[in-house]
Amino acid sequence: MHALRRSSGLLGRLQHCVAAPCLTSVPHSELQKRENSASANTNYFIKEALKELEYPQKLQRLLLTPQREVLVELVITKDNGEIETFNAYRVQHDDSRGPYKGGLRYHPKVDLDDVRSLASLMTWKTAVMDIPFGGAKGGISVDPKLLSERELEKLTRKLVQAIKDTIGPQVDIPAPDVGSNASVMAWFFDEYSKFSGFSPGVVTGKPVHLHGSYGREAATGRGTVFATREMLKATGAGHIADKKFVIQGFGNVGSWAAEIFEEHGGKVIAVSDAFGAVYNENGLDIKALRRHIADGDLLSAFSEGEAIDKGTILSITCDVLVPAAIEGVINAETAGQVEAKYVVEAANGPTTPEGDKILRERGIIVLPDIYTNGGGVTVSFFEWVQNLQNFRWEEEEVNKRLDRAMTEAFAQIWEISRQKKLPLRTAAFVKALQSVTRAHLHRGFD
Ligand SMILES: NC(=O)C1=CN([C@@H]2O[C@H](COP(=O)(O)OP(=O)(O)OC[C@H]3O[C@@H](n4cnc5c(N)ncnc54)[C@H](O)[C@@H]3O)[C@@H](O)[C@H]2O)C=CC1
Ligand SMILES: O=C(O)CCC(=O)C(=O)O
Repeated sequence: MHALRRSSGLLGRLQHCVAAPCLTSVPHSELQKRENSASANTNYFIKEALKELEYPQKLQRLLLTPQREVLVELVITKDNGEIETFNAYRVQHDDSRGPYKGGLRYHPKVDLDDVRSLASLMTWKTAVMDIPFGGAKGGISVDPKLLSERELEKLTRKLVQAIKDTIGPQVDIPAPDVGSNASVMAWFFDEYSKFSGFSPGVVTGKPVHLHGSYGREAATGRGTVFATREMLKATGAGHIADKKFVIQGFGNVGSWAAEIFEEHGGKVIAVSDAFGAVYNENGLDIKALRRHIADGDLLSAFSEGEAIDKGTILSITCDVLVPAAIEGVINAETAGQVEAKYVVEAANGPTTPEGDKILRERGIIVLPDIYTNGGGVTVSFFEWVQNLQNFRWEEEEVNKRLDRAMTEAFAQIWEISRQKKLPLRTAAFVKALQSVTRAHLHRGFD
């Protein structure tokens, strides 16, 4: 912000705002009380970075507050003829840098607070990655495993009918997240196109044969590997090739990250999912494990590894621990058990403020979510660009551009971290806050 003030004086537009003192740190006991609120956790991290920037209070409020929250009730007739209702949400956090962008989560625990937190993370992620989007997130409170494919399709089409006036290729562009996938995106695109004409750019993460992009499915995992490579290099720890990895979550992000770590010569010694965990100290054969899961078998039944308690996954000794599942898993209770040198946050919000503090005190370096998993939305941006151009890029081109984006974003975060002596998370938020603030001030408020 000091740079901004010097270069343009745009903050003058906010002169009616009384310059605020730095936000004070939230006391330890408060952190523990708030551990269950995802949005409070996200706001805590943002406020840590705001302390470095000394923005006026009103500007801080603008940056923290979502611009629009949509709550709808979806009703479907199930295959057995019964009626069922579901709560659905779309939170649009900030569009100062471009159309709102962010995934759709289908999970029984989705609620407004969750979606609010995830929408905010998207704003900072798109800014960290320097792609011209804002931040949003959506979700339906549903266990997709309990619905038939036909029911899931109906539910997705109902969601589009309910929110179609608040989304669009130049307004808000959803994508897959936990529990949703390319098929869900295909239904979404089809339903939206019934109202607005052919609109592949309304969602990303579509099937490749239906205006999707090569490389999007693997992009978040691949980006995680590029991010890890840069971090290991910068910290003098060497290469992926001689490192041991443990991964929590073996869905889209976790399984692709595992496969690509393995391709780079890394040893993935343990992985878990919602049902179990498997361990092999010599490294799991990830391609074989993915085939095993694709056949519908349990992770823990993989014969080339030892089934272990999934509750122990975070405490396995390794070089790099990759949470790639859900929020809040590294917290006041578990952070002390982590036996890794690095935590690479492929999931959104896997570490609570209390957990983060404990890792920091123990000298464990954390690569933050708003950078680490930014490969997904980066390739979503590439997909959107291809849709607007009615043109397809080769996978090699997509992956090369992804690599460049991850490398450049890391270099900038690393530089801020070094110059200001900040943890990587705070440095990433500083970079993102500066970029979003600059956009707001240049666009104006009236
Ligand atoms: N799909 C994407 O492109 C992106 C996803 N993310 C984030 O990455 C994380 C994972 O997302 P996806 O892989 O897409 O979801 P997914 O639905 O494909 O997979 C989630 C995985 O986590 C596992 N899981 C759930 N609860 C667990 C628990 N308690 N312990 C261990 N494993 C558990 C599930 O069994 C599954 O293997 C989420 O935080 C998501 O927001 C972030 C950026 C983009
Ligand atoms: O690909 C996208 O647009 C967003 C993916 C997402 O939801 C995320 O990065 O958390």
